[in-house]
Amino acid sequence: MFKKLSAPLGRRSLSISNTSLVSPTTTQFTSESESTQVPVKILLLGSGQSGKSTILKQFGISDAHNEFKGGIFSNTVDAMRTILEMMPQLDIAADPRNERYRAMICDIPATVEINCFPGEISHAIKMLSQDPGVREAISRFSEFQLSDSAEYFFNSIERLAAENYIPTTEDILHLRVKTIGVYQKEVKFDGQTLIICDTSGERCERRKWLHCFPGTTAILFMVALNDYQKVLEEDKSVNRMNDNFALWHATVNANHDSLKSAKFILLFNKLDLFIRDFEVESFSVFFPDYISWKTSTAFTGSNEVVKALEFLRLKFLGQVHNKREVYTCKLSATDTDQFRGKHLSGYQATVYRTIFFPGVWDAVKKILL
Ligand SMILES: Nc1nc2c(ncn2[C@@H]2O[C@H](COP(=O)(O)OP(=O)(O)OP(=O)(O)O)[C@@H](O)[C@H]2O)c(=O)[nH]1
Ligand SMILES: [Mg+2]
Repeated sequence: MFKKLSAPLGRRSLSISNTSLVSPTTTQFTSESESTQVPVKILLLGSGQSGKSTILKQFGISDAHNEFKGGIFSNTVDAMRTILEMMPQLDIAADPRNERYRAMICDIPATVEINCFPGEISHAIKMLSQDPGVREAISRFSEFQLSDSAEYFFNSIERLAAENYIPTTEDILHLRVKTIGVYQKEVKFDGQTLIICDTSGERCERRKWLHCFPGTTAILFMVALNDYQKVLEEDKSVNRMNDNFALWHATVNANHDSLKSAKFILLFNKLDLFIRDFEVESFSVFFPDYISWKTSTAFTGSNEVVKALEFLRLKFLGQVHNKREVYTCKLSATDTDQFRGKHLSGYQATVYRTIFFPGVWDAVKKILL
């Protein structure tokens, strides 16, 4: 998978082609000549929408929250338009009384950046988000490409539409902007300089990852836990969890010189959505061996979700065919407390060469610094 394409680019010459939401003004840049420490370089890898850029935001968001308004409004309108456009294909109709709201949202061109939220648009979204047909379409999210943040923004619509609205940190963490190319950011973390490289997880963009390998201290590999319910945006015939398995296998087993001493942190993300949607029946449709594993394992999880998480963790670790140390942790990247390791009880796993960390913050501190 990681064929050498050309001479690897130096860290300073990486192309930064992201219209990123993370403003460099929030970071404390340190030129290498000023710094006496060797910077720790963290590479964020994983498939599209696994949450890489969300984790990057957790390392520091610009104070200029108003700059995110347009993106948040556009995400909200785009999500509703996507649902409305899909409804005929799903054979679902909206309540005829909401027809004018449906027409209003569908008439907004997808390419338009929305910088203010006119009252009639926010009202239309509010009414539509309560429409039984729209609710049914949302519940069938696995049949089309719906943003994981759609419901969050619909539920916040009145707050978003308020005249004095200023995006909160949580709003910004829910904002979705697809990464293109590689985005690099330097942050100070516990007195140590971290260089964090955010990449695009889209299939056609993954070959650019190779250029980021040199100098990597650790790879933070992200997997969205709810991916077993979805197909790839770029290839509807591929289940996203299967894509994750193949990608993880190729990455962790890559025999690449620059990654020889790199540590791997396998980060299971979107825990909130996994917990929200978890049903043994649908989970075991995708993982038929889950039921037999459950009855034969010595692992005693306190509930079904905990067991399923352990099952997934072991599945991913089973793909590691070298002597690499792999650290795992699970979280919702949109939850700042969880990122910092609060409210999640960690445990030391008994499985060979794995340690479970309660949060990314904790993992970075204990493993890398
Ligand atoms: N509910 C929830 N949403 C999340 C979580 N993590 C990320 N998201 C949302 O998922 C969407 C995709 O996250 P991104 O961080 O853009 O994903 P990415 O891996 O950078 O995707 P690419 O740039 O396309 O490779 C965003 O709308 C995030 O807000 C999570 O733990 N819970
Ligand atoms: Mg991204």
